Amino acid sequence: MTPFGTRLRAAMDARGPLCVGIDPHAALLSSWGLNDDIAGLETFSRTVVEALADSVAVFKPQAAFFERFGSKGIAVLERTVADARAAGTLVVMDAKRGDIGSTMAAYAQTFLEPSSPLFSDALTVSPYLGYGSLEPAVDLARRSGAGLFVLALTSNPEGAEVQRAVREDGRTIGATMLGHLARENAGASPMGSFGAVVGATLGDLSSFDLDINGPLLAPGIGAQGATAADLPAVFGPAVRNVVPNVSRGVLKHGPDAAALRASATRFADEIRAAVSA
Ligand SMILES: O=C(O)c1cc(=O)[nH]c(=O)n1[C@@H]1O[C@H](COP(=O)(O)O)[C@@H](O)[C@H]1O
Repeated sequence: MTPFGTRLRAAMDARGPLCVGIDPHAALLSSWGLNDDIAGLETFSRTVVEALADSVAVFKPQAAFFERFGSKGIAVLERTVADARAAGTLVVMDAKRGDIGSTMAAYAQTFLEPSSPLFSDALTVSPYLGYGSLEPAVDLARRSGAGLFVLALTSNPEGAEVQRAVREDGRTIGATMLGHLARENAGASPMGSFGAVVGATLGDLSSFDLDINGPLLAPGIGAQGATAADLPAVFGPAVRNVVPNVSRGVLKHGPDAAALRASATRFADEIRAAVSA
């Protein structure tokens, strides 16, 4: 399979960089007039995919909202991934996995092995058992043409206590993760497959080297308070590699498909205007 970074760049060029999160919160199911059960989950996910699969570059299903229904919820997640991919939209599975290397290999098989029912174009992973513990996922992603998004500077205020902590060499933990990713992506063109998660909520990040030659997944626009207009000030020249994620900000406009599409188009237009300014 063509490497994820190449496929993502092509999708961003063709459709713009917006990633819509598929986060079936109980409160959203309720506001859509759906029950908080498997049938509601299924209708919610199918509606989002059908409404947006031909216009957005990336979907990011949040696994927790499916896992809370047990095996039936995971079956809906499998179908959501398959439907989105069949419709030509890239899928970043937001499962934030991270464990010792030998267990990480099993997580990697779950999400990054092409024959797996949950195979996704990319997976969010946590490096906080040590970046090296992610090696089995990096290796399998390289072999299968998938990608990773590594939590570097997360959008939530609590993340700073870990990610801004300063190591003995004077670098922060977050900057260290960005450095690892820059090495993974060295020499890749048009960009590498190993991305960082960097919140759009964080203000000026010019003290960090965001030039990792890979994508920067930027959650925080909409419900968490950031706006598309913030992106250039937060990311500087790296803004052209930013994949902004919006979940509740779009999803709250359902269940009407036209309203979902109109909201995604508004965010996409605002992002295009901000990035090209
Ligand atoms: O990895 C993520 O996607 C993620 C990282 C992060 O730092 N902050 C963050 O909000 N997210 C996810 O991005 C989505 C944001 O959702 P909204 O706040 O509703 O747009 C949720 O699925 C979060 O789990």
